[in-house]
Amino acid sequence: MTRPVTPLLDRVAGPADLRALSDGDLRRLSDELRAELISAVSETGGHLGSSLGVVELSVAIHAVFNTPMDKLVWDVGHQCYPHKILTGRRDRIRTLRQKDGLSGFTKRDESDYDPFGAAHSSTSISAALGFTLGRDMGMPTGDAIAVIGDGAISAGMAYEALNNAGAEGRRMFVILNDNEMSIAPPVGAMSAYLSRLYANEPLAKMRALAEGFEAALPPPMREGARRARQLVTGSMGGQGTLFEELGFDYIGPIDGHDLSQLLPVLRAARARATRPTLIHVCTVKGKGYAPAESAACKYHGVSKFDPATGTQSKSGGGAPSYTSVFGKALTDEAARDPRIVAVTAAMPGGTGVDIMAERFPARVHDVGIAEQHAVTFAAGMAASGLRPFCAIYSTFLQRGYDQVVHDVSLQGLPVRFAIDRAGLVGADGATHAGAYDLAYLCNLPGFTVMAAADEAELMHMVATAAAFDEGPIAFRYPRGAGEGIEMPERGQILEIGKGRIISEGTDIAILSLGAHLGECRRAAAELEGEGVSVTLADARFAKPLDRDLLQRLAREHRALITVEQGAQGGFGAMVLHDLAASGLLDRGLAVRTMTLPDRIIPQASPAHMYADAGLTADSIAQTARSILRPAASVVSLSSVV
Ligand SMILES: Cc1ncc(C[n+]2csc(CCOP(=O)(O)OP(=O)(O)O)c2C)c(N)n1
Ligand SMILES: CC(=O)[C@@H](O)[C@H](O)COP(=O)(O)O
Ligand SMILES: [Mg+2]
Repeated sequence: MTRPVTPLLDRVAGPADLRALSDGDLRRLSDELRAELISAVSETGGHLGSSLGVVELSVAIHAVFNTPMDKLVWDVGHQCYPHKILTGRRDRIRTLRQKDGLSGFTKRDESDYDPFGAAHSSTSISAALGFTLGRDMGMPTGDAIAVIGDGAISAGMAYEALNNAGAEGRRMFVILNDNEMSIAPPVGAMSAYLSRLYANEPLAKMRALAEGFEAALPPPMREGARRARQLVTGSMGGQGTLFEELGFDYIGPIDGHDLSQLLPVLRAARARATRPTLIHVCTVKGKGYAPAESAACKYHGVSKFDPATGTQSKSGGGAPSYTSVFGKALTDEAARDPRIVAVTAAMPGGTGVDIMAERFPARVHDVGIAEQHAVTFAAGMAASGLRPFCAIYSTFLQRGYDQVVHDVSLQGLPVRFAIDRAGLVGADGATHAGAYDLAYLCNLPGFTVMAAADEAELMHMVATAAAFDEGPIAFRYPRGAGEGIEMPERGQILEIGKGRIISEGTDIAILSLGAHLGECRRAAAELEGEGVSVTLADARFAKPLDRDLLQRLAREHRALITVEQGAQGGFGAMVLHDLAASGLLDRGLAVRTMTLPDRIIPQASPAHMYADAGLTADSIAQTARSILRPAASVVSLSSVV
């Protein structure tokens, strides 16, 4: 793979080197940085579009502010690749999102230039305000700069932070990176508002002029000038911006790719700001790379690609993704039942509800990055008699957990949760792991929790959820392709709380929940080859448990192993509670619950991550051996005394 020629970038070991360059060199450096970014991500895949959009912004921030003493907090952090290249990690940028490589998001333990980790959106202003308070109380920290996108600022948490920062009145910077894109085109009133701000160019120019004049005044006169400017812009129909009403100074909108605007504005803001200051920067997602700029998705998330053409490498062997199976099954159910509606939090494509939207656009609602609202919005729909499917990745549903408890579970409302990306997800790493939904849902009274073992099971679960009105119901399934099995024309409605026997044995029972059934099949085959007779069962339901099945497995076998793609405290815990309560542990039944371990599993391929987690066919078989032939699998005592 040819590498770009980057004479200026080669001289930048860190931001201090940036600050020694002329503005003209900084412009040339930005071009080199963009070329390096395209080259690197063409080899690794990742979040190219958003990173391309902040090349100049990254150069300008590090050139003007005294990072790492000044704390630069990227929101989501998926756009941090130029920042990582500029802050001493260029040599590792081609390890991005790989096992033992650089994280695809900012990470505190990766660099002093990453003062705060990210990946879940809309946290940057809160964190930056925290650093600001630390500075004001004498902690060794300089200014705080939050860079937040127009998508991320649609989340409630961002307003909580703006509200507090505006009231605190402490000097801090919020750079709003407005590229008029989320993952999909942005939605919501805020997005429309920002576009109006951007469109109101003459007013913006007049405001910028007035601000320049104000800034030149001695501090005591500035407040008066600011009020006068607000009166003037107000009389021209340009009320103070929302941000000014919240106590921020507002600067912008400015062109986020033009260093001749960015540098002086950031320098002036840094020199003069006395209050929270929001700088509205307009950028283009995918900027400077034609295949990205022209793509509808702006190359938000790409696999490896040919930099000459932008053509991405295909992944997967042809089996349909769980996401597409869900989207199609939901659309078919929606065609049969007009009460079915869908809600997504800014991820119509990622969740597959865009498939339904093609056919029933009025029944699919994208609420922006607003999982808390999405859940309670769906609860309201359910209370009205509709049948809402709330489609949210496992990890992002964490953001709406209190709404799940308070608005859905306690009221017993029949919201259907389609939980995609359950289990380990690969390159996005620990922040995106769908590790906890079994634990955080199975403890909720009245919740029904299912897990699909394959894509046919997923179809059955969609049909089951569509018909189920007895309370909240969730079904989970993993990222990526299914097993490539034959799928039914339509999913069958499952009997609630009933699992299924896959194969009968007599020695040991493996009770699988969800998509690890394939690994369990391979473990059972390995054990059968050693003369161990295995019963393999698919629980289908983590709640309510199939008590008849549990009792039968417990009575007819010497040992029971549960397997799930989730952290401790989920399915296995529920099984243990039940076995203990029914006295089935009193007769010496050996039980092992195989879950994700109680530690963070860093990014790698899902297969590597499950191996790291000890959740492979071999480890399942080894667990069985350790129960059935303890002597054979443990060093004998005589050899150690
Ligand atoms: C809480 C949460 N929900 C959803 C996501 C998935 N997500 C990642 S980036 C993104 C869009 C961000 O848009 P914006 O802030 O405008 O950044 P841009 O990609 O445009 O640079 C979304 C929805 C997330 N990271 N966190
Ligand atoms: C940055 C972010 O949070 C999303 O873009 C996420 O990476 C999407 O995950 P999938 O690639 O699994 O849809
Ligand atoms: Mg955006």
